[in-house]
Amino acid sequence: MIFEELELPGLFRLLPEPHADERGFFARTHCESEFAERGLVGRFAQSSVSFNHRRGTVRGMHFSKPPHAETKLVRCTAGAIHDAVIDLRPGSPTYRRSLSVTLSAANRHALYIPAGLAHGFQTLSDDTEILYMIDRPFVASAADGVRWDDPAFDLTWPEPVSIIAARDLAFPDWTGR
Ligand SMILES: Cc1cn([C@H]2C[C@H](O)[C@@H](COP(=O)(O)OP(=O)(O)O[C@H]3O[C@@H](C)C(=O)[C@@H](O)[C@H]3O)O2)c(=O)[nH]c1=O
Repeated sequence: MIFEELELPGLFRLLPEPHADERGFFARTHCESEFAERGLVGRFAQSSVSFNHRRGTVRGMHFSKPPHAETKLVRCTAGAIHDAVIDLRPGSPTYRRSLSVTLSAANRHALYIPAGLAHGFQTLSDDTEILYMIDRPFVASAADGVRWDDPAFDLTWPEPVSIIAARDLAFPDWTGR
């Protein structure tokens, strides 16, 4: 796997290194020791799939409050997404900055998202599927988020929003929390 550190410290894009032959290819998608060599979390307690019917669907921007803050490895296994994160780590040099990448079944990129970042995405095609690996068990009472259109952040979205959960629309403004 190729690890590319992005502009937010500790955020990595992972690219597969395919071993190709006439049948197709074989490529590693996760390796605990390769993560550990870089000081990254490489053990994941849960894996979950997110299926989305419609293009333009937004989920996010989610994070889990300490002591349940999650590290996530996210990939898109069907269709494509505009995947976005926001740095919510107090004291981080990139505090409040956002960053987005395209993850798709075709490019097979994954995003390693360290604890302390909010995460969300918009689907770029119908019938899109996202696969998560998360380093700790989900704790519903710790789940929190910031709004997709919160003016405290520099988020931009490529498409009109077609579907978004009522809960995601109701997150209060970040400023003043
Ligand atoms: C996230 C999550 C939800 N659930 C349950 C809670 C709820 O009843 C149902 C649907 O949950 P949600 O509406 O929160 O699903 P969703 O909005 O897709 O939540 C996800 O959004 C993206 C952006 C992330 O980054 C993920 O970590 C996760 O927060 O599934 C779990 O059992 N385990 C989990 O890990």
